[in-house]
Amino acid sequence: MRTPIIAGNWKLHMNPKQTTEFVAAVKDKLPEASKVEALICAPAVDLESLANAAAGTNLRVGAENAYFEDEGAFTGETSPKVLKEMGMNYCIIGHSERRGYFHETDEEINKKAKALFANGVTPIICCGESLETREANKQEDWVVSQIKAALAGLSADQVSSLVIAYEPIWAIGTGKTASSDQAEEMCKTIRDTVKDLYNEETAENVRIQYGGSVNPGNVKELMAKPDIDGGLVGGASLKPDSFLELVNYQD
Ligand SMILES: O=C(CO)COP(=O)(O)O
Repeated sequence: MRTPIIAGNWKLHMNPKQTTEFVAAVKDKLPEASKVEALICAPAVDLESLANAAAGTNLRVGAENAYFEDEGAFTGETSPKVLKEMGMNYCIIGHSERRGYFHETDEEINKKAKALFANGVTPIICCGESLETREANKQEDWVVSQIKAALAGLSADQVSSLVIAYEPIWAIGTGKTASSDQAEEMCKTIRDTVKDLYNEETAENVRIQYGGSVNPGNVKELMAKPDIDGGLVGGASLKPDSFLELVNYQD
């Protein structure tokens, strides 16, 4: 059985003080980690506060990006080794905003996945098509190619343990959610791709999130789909009440 994973991606929001206050507001109302993993991925400048506030609670913690080298002359980058030292459980890589605004390539995302594994941090690998690609009905080819590139050279055990987030770009921050059927269709395609690349067991183990305007009103319907194991949530993860409604969607 795959444990559902609902993650907030705070993007470039929140400061260390707000981070501490947020965790204080949610920490006693989180689900058991064996029932639903509740995760916050925060900006690098907030991670120390996040780790300190979340210690001893059911909240899992993560970063929004990392570099593929542990150290060196790479001004402005974040070390995966230090993320591990700080207690990070997860790190998002390949978010469409990083691919779009910061020109990250599939090859870099693959290197980042390997660097995170080398340090014992679990990657959340994002994929998803633009509106233009969907309108041309090329979304499956697009996403399958992103997944193949991101997973290149990873072992079946590694892929079993990681998280893939399907986030159609046209549904991010737009209030326009993919229908639960559209989301399920692509998450199933991703699982089938993992099965083709690896084996049935790996495909059954890998957890696949949907992201794009997930909110307390649509989370239940999305989570009811057989191939959707979680949500990667931007805007609706920024307020404690809304985050709690999301992670406690089963209640
Ligand atoms: O990009 C997202 C999460 O990574 C989705 O953002 P929204 O939930 O704000 O649409």
